[in-house]
Amino acid sequence: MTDAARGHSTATLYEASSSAARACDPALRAAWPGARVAGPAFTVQGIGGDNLALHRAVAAAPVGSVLVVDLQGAQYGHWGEILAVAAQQRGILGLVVDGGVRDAAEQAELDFPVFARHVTVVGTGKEHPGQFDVPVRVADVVVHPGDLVVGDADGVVVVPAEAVATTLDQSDDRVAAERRALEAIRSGVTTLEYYNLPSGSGMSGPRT
Ligand SMILES: O=C([O-])CC(=O)C(=O)O
Ligand SMILES: [Mg+2]
Repeated sequence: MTDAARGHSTATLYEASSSAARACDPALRAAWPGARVAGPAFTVQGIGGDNLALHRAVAAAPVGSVLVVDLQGAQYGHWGEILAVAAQQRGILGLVVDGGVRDAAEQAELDFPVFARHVTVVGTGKEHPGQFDVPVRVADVVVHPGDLVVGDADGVVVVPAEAVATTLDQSDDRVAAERRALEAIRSGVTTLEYYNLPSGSGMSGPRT
């Protein structure tokens, strides 16, 4: 499947998007090193400490979507290996959850990308059905159904659906510009020279 963010990193998308992209609170991290996800959000509003909404969401979300779940940052293991296998079975690309998960090592082994506020073993109730396809607030960012959600080693970035095409083109341009900068830096140009930055108080410059 092609990468919905054209392979761009969260940092590139955020920097290139001229403020359309939103950065989640950095407390929301990859649950295992190397996790990356990019795809349209399937939003889930649940209640912290209960994961029935997640079991239902795995059965309901469209193929190629990313589950984006508000569980109010609750410190429970709302999601683990069983749900990850079930999600892969349904073609769901990954999970972004403002709450806790467990089975981090097993999900790394499965290559199922998970971004969460906590990793914790504590189990949950299974009573509250939750709501789907509604705007949710996840780690300080309001996510609407269909927004582009991207997670990688630097965190999670959300690009509103209407800004995705422009942001991806801007990101292509930024990567090209950074490639030119890296070429110059590798040939010995300093970053101060390349970006035309002031070299400071004169302490390191020639004395007159
Ligand atoms: O308790 C649950 O439903 C979550 C869980 O452990 C798993 O998905 O492995
Ligand atoms: Mg389990």
